[in-house]
Amino acid sequence: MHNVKVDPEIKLDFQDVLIRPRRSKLKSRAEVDLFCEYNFKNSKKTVKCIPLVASNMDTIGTFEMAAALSKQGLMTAVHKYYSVEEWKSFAQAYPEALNSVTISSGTSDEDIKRLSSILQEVPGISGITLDIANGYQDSFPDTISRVRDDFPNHTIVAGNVVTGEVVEDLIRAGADIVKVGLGPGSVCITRIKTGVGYPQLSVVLECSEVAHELGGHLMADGGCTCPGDIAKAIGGGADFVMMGGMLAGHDQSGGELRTKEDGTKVKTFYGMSSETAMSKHVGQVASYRTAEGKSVEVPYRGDVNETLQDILGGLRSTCTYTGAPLRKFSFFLHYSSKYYQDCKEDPNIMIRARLFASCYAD
Ligand SMILES: NC(=O)C1=CN([C@@H]2O[C@H](COP(=O)(O)OP(=O)(O)OC[C@H]3O[C@@H](n4cnc5c(N)ncnc54)[C@H](O)[C@@H]3O)[C@@H](O)[C@H]2O)C=CC1
Ligand SMILES: O=c1[nH]c(=O)c2[nH+]cn([C@@H]3O[C@H](COP(=O)(O)O)[C@@H](O)[C@H]3O)c2[nH]1
Ligand SMILES: [K+]
Repeated sequence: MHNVKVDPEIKLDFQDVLIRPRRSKLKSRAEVDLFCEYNFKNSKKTVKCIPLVASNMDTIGTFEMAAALSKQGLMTAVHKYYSVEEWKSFAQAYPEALNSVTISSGTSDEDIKRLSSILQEVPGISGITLDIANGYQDSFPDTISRVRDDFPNHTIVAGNVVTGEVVEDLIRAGADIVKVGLGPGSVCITRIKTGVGYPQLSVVLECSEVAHELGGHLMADGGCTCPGDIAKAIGGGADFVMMGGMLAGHDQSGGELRTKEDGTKVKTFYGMSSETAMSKHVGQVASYRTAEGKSVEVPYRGDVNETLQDILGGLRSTCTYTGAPLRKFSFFLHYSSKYYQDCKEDPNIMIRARLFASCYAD
């Protein structure tokens, strides 16, 4: 018997809400301190940082990005394609940056072997990001437990998932921070190729509650297109926000730089499940699968430090409008101009939008 259930609750994305302003004692944006302190449940580490994280995509989580971001107090999930030798020279050149990086890994035996050998050679790396496209894989908690046993003092980020019950599984298995997001990314096509996904602000609202109840932390991954989206993710309960596209196209980003015929410069940026990424790292797209990411060209944007100033300036300003430090504002207005406009034009869209909210079969 095929029993379909539809969750009728409306789910929210960043563009469906605005943050409500409130009285503030702050006289200037300069008074706002964006550094936050965290005590991690399983690694027992205490960390003070600005809770923004460069994504572990090979065009974003580069050593160059890590060096630039660490200077400003931000974090980098370094991608999984650097060798032991490359890690050793990075550690020698930027020893202070090791505090603000995690090393990424998948879950295959080969991935874990590589992870272990790098951590053996460069023990100062502060954390590990265990990242798979589908964090619902049955064996994922076991892999996390294994890595936790081997590295009791490293902060472990694990993902991606989008629902509370699995957030709980991953934290109980040994993760400190659960990374959430399925298909919201700027170069994601997972929702198109598979029909699976979950609106990202609702993911954050629902999953942060579960994580925090257990003493764990949450990282919102994907879908932030501007500083305001980051503010909304943090306001919704995310302890950390991971950025891909917002950091693409800079000197510190990977990807090929190209000058177009009209003289403008562009850099390539692609999903880690795109044909480009698979050809680069695996040699080809395996016959049983399809790409779940796309490849784009983004305008070349120079030094990432200017973009960081824009992002951090926006967040400081959020704090002054809401009279609250980072992570302490949480009054959203659900207005969704796009959603209601659509509804006016077509009453059926209202129903379809509700159906979209969440649908599962058993
Ligand atoms: N947040 C999101 O919505 C999504 C994120 N992604 C990102 O893209 C990355 C790559 O995703 P996936 O390619 O789905 O792999 P994955 O990292 O989830 O890997 C799953 C398993 O398949 C293996 N594998 C991957 N590509 C293969 C290939 N071409 N041939 C044979 N085996 C292969 C891997 O070694 C691994 O054991 C993820 O790690 C994630 O960072 C991908 C899709 C969705
Ligand atoms: O469906 C996907 N196919 C892909 O090929 C892919 N590559 C990256 N990612 C995810 O997107 C996040 C970055 O998102 P933004 O660019 O929106 O910041 C990243 O941090 C990932 O979680 C992918 N998702
Ligand atoms: K990722």
